[in-house]
Amino acid sequence: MIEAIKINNLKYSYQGSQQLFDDFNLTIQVGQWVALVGHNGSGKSTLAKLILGLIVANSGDIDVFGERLSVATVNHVRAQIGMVFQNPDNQFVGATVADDVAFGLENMQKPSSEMPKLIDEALEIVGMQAFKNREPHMLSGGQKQRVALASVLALNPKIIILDEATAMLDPEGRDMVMQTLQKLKARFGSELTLITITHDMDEASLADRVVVINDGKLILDGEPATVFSERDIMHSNGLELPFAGELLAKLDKRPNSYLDERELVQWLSHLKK
Ligand SMILES: Nc1ncnc2c1ncn2[C@@H]1O[C@H](COP(=O)(O)OP(=O)(O)OP(=O)(O)O)[C@@H](O)[C@H]1O
Repeated sequence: MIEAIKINNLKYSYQGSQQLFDDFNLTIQVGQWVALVGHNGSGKSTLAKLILGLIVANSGDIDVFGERLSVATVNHVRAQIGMVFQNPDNQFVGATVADDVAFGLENMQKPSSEMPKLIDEALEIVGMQAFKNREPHMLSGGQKQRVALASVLALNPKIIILDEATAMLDPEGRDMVMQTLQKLKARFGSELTLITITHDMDEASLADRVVVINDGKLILDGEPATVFSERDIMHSNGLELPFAGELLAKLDKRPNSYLDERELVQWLSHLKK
C-alpha cells in the first residue's frame, strides 16, 4: 500500500545550528488526519518545509505518494500539497474573495471557462459562497482562513497542511475553521490527507492521530485518547492535555475532606487559574 507521506532516516540541521532532526521517521497513511504538536521550536514547521521541498534534508528520504522528493520531482510533489499558514492577512492577493481563489487556478493555467465552477465549488465546501464578491480584508479572521482553505481546495490537493492556521483567530473563528475541517474530512474521507500543526490540544483531539515532537524527536504517536493518557510525558515536553483532560486529572486530586458549596466553588475557581 502506498503511503501519503513516508519519511525515512531524515537528518536536518539549519546552517550553523545543531542537528534538529536526527534519524527521524514518520509514515502518514492516505486519508489520515494527523495533528502534529510540540512546543515552540520543536521542529513542526521545519518538517512541513521539508515535506514541501522548501528546504532540503541533509540525508534521508521523503516519499509523497510513493514519489521520492528530489530536485527533479519537487514541483510535482508540491502540486499535490496545499498549505494554509498562520496569518490570515498574508494569504490574500485578490481584490475579491472569488479573485483570490481564481489566482491559484490561473497559476495552474486552468482554462478560464472552468474557473467559475471550480471557484463556486471550493467556496461552497468552506461555506463562503455568499462572500464571493466581498473584499477579503472585510472578513473576520475565521472567514479569511476558510477562504485561504478554499483557494487551496480549488487546486484539488491530495494533502493539506495547516500550519497554526487557527493561532491568530478568536474562539469563534477557531471553531469555524475546525468545523470546516471536520466537514472536509466527512466529504472527502480517504481522498484527503490532513496535517494540522497546532499548539491547541482541543484541536488536536479532533484528528485521527496525534504526533508529538520535541527537539526534532518523535515523543508520542497514536490516537488522541492514547496520546492524551500520557499526561506526565505531555507535561515534560511542555504540552498540556485538552481542557477536559487537564480538568479531569485535577479533579482527581480533589481534597479528601468534605467541601461545602462555597469551598467547592473556591477550589474549582483555583483550578481554573
Ligand atoms: N530559518 C531558520 N534558521 C535557523 N534556525 C531556524 C530557522 N527556522 C527555524 N529555526 C530553528 O529550528 C528549530 C525548529 O523551528 P520550527 O519553526 O520548525 O519549530 P516549530 O515547532 O514550528 O515552532 P513554533 O511552534 O514556534 O512555530 C527552532 O530551534 C528554530 O529556532
